[in-house]
Amino acid sequence: MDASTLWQRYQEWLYYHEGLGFYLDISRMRFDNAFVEALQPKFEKAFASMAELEKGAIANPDEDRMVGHYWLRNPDLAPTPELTQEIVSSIEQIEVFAEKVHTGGIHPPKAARFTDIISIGIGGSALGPEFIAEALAPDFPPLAIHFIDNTDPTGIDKILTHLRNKLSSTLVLVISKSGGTPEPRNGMLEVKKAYAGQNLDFANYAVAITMPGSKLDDQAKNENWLMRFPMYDWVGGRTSSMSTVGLVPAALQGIDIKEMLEGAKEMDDATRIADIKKNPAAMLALAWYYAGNGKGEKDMVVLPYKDSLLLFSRYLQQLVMESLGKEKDLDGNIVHQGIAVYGNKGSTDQHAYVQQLREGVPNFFLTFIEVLKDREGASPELEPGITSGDYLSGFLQGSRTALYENHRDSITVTIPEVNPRTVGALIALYDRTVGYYASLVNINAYHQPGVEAGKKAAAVILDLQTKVIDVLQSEKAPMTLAQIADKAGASDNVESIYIILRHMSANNRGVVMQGNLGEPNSLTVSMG
Ligand SMILES: O=P(O)(O)OC[C@H]1O[C@](O)(CO)[C@@H](O)[C@@H]1O
Repeated sequence: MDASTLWQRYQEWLYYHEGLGFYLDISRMRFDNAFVEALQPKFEKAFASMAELEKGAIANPDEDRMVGHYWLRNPDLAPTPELTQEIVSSIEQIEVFAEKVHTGGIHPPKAARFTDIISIGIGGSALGPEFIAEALAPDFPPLAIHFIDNTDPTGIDKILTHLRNKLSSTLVLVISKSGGTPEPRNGMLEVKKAYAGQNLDFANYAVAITMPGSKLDDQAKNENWLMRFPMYDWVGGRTSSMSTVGLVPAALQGIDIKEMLEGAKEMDDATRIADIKKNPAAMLALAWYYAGNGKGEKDMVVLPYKDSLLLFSRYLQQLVMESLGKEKDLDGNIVHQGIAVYGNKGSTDQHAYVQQLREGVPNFFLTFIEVLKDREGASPELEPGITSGDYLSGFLQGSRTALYENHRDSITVTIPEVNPRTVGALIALYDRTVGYYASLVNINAYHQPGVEAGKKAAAVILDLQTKVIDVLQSEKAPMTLAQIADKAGASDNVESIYIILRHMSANNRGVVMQGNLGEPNSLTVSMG
């Protein structure tokens, strides 16, 4: 296409939302009108299912759950007055709590104010809060947040060491929808021990964000923790940023949660319109479908040209891949769906993997995220008429053009600035796009059976470790791996036993391995 035809196409497909100052450009995806027409029936179905979902249909059939994240930003949409009231009052509860923490109305026993937060959670209970903190926390927040989002002992130590002189003024958020995920449980237990080690009563510092009646909720209730916030069964972890999961940490950091909810609501309104060209989420879903042929044949590279949006691609990675990466469609056919997502930020990544994007395997499409406002206040000119922000903008445009000329398609999302409203809107845009795309390819976007399988397999290994320890403790003489496996009733699992023992031995857990470490069959093992 020549420049003037492309300019026509740009204008024909440009979406603009006045209230949000938001633009979407899908002109650099090479679909034609016939493709749009062919997808129209699938879109009609997608719009109809989305309307049902918003009315409270069991849109997650495997787990027999409603899918209600849209109600969080427009409680009047909730299917019952009780739910509406519950959402409204939990937002009020969050605001009151944050205000009291900020003003010292709620304070730790040995200090006038809380100064820091340790937020413990994983997956959807970490990625949203992390993204929001990175994007929106003020430079000098009322409370500084630190995340434990894994069961890595070194990661936990790093946070605890950093805060060792501040634990007495550090609030702990334990975030787990199910309240039974091992990683946050472990983090919580270790942090609790650290508080006990400083003679601090953990209950005075701890806040639980979880489903009422979960293990975590019971513990928080029995131990009389400082506060408990409810998480709902009808909100999935990866769409929970606008629930207590995302709002409690955000409010504590001084982020305007009402604005975030408002931005999301405006985007939700815009993405409810049953007309592809007037609906930015439908346009995005169309572009994704085109890029990957409805089968995820191309990866999605997300490149925000703004440091504060760095974690958006990691956040989207869970949202998109946990939602769309499915073995079976809704009719039970094996389909192996999904779209792989990766990215960091521009222009930084232009000096990393963009070389391959330009010239290497053409197995991706790009999403550029452009932020119009460079910074607060004026920028110095680095050359006559040119600022650092002009460079950033020029690099984005340059990459978009160079890639397109080399037959690499891209989408460009433009927001006026990074603020609570636009971040809320971005989150809402992708929530909806994932929902539409799932409908186009006929899958359930709201369950995660693959993750459950991984969790079960890990539990089997930990169970095996307990058996192996029993065997080693009851048998004093050194044994081969095969003998241990036999006695543990796991003869078909020698390899797992070897890996367990090697890990224990490396951590001075009393396991003594003798023999040639490079030849596992030569080893004998005993408890020292
Ligand atoms: O909030 P929870 O229940 O601890 O779960 C954490 C994460 O684990 C998953 O269930 C599976 O990875 C995610 O969907 C979820 O965000």
